Amino acid sequence: MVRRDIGTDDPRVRVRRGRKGKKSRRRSKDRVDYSDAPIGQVIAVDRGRYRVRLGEVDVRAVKARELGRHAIVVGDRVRLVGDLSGRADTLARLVEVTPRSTELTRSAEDTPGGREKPMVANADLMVIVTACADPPPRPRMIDRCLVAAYAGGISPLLVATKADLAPAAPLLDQFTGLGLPSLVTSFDGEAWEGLEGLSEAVRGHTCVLVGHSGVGKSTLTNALIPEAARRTGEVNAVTGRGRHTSTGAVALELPGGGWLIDTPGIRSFGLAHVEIDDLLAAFADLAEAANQCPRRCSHTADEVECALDAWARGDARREARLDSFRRLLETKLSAAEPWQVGH
Ligand SMILES: Nc1nc2c(ncn2[C@@H]2O[C@H](COP(=O)(O)OP(=O)(O)OP(=O)(O)O)[C@@H](O)[C@H]2O)c(=O)[nH]1
Ligand SMILES: [Zn+2]
Repeated sequence: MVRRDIGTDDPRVRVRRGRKGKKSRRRSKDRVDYSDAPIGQVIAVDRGRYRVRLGEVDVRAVKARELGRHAIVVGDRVRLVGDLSGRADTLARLVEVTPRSTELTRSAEDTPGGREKPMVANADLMVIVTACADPPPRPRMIDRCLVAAYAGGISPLLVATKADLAPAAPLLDQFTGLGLPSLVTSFDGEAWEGLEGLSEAVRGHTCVLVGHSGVGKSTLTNALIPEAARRTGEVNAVTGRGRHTSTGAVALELPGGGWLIDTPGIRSFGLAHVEIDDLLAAFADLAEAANQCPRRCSHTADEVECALDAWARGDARREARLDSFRRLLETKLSAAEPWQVGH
């Protein structure tokens, strides 16, 4: 384990004090080079404290002042300096956030202040959990998650739980046009069905788990990660509070490798920043056909010259796909984003 001395008298960490009345800008030659600092993954965030998995240890860290207001979220890969032992009462410094491969934002409605904020970084699989019954499925919410996933370059996986209560087909049929991978599970209190398939599907991935209250997310999490069951109810080592009092995301390690990022208290993802082209890009066949569209075509159903209509006409599979794409497009266009008003 590399240990670095970053006591306050270490010349590398000195921050020049700004001159009074003048905004001082640090010259690049004064900037500290952190490219040798080891990279860990943020697994929990709470009130300015970060828990970072670094090799085999969990390190607690605070954000270096030079990062300013840069948001650091669960899943971020970050460079650390300072005491990296992970021992109790030690605190490392988080000095750099590496570029994110993907990013999910919390919707404005879920954020105090009404602005979308990044919430999960670097997830590659979105596990959308929905019950076949009790509570009834909410397809519009699933659509909203799908927009966030497709536009963000994250593969979606639909998991239909509680198949013992109602058949999954009526729910899954609504998504066939998208070619959305899906799995069906049920748990009668003792025995599982479909758990093995799910466990394989998530292995090795950085998964973000979403779904509204009561659909069975905790039940699935506890089955996939037996350790999580024991941890629930325990006091959070980062925050000193119960896990369920926090609405922040938390990453739990999957036994076969990979991470399951739970997003308690998050109702949906923000779509304000989503670009139509990013959504379209997730549908390679449609994106290609759309090259024939007039400039600035919105691709919606009321767009008379949209080339997608000609592409789909007379082909049931293509028509289903176009309908599904347009449903997601409408989801994006109609998403209530209060802060956008006036833009
Ligand atoms: N019949 C049936 N009940 C299930 C199944 N999976 C979970 N449940 C029950 O559904 C209820 C809700 O499950 P949870 O796992 O707590 O749901 P959750 O999504 O974590 O809910 P929140 O914590 O509120 O977000 C519990 O009583 C579970 O025992 C299932 O496959 N079949
Ligand atoms: Zn078009």
